[in-house]
Amino acid sequence: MGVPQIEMRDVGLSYFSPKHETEALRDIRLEVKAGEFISIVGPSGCGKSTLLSLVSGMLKPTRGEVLLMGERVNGVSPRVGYMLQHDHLFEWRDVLSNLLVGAEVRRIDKKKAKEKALYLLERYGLGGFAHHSPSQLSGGMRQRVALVRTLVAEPDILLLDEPFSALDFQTRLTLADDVHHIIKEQGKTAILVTHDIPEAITMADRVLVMSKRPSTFSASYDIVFDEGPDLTPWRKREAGRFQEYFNGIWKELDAHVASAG
Ligand SMILES: Nc1ncnc2c1ncn2[C@@H]1O[C@H](COP(=O)(O)OP(=O)(O)OP(=O)(O)O)[C@@H](O)[C@H]1O
Repeated sequence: MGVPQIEMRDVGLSYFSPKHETEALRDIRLEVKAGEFISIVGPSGCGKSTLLSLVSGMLKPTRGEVLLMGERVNGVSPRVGYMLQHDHLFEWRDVLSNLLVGAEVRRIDKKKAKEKALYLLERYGLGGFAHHSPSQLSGGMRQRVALVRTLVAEPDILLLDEPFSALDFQTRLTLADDVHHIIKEQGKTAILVTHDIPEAITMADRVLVMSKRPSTFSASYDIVFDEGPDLTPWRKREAGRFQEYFNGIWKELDAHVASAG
């Protein structure tokens, strides 16, 4: 087996204040292969976003180490891109110019970035919107633009921190299909954090459940459907084993929430 794209070796993270230590994560062990899509679910406040910050290099582990492609993470990594709950598009810039912000900041070749941005807009059904302002787009379109903006920077790894949670249910379902398609087609490695168990199951190749704080992984589910690997997230909701996965993950999560109460 090759080197994992993401590896966490016995990672722990504590937040310190003058009087307090909050131990968020303990003994986190994780290996994610290139091109794999994993989802993480867990009780509120267990440390899911913290874990993503460790992978991106925004936080340094208190214990253990985080590696990307076998190299120890040491500061914010350009190999990692984020997709968040809010799109953070600049309203005073048009869509195309929003997509080039990263290139400007990182001083990437602007012409190349523009070509890539226009290609991705076209490829993912946004070709006619390059010169629209974000306020002219629907919530789902804005999130697709946000994903394209991340892709322009050509990261290997995408971290999705509840990217659908501000949207209405129908938009969520459609966007989940779109985002899944884009990430798989682009061959990116992805970690999705969500509170939505069906979303976790239908987007990912593997679902990891976290315990309450100090949090660690308490269960892992490989998601395989008899209907084949090419089902869209939407179709997976109707697939034979969906309910079985749902029940298992729900029970596991419920045990943590009950023991927290
Ligand atoms: N900067 C910080 N300083 C101190 N404590 C923090 C800080 N950031 C997070 N925490 C604490 O660490 C724990 C984990 O927070 P985190 O945001 O990673 O959890 P989460 O699982 O993503 O939460 P949610 O499910 O609510 O989105 C929480 O108890 C939180 O209060």
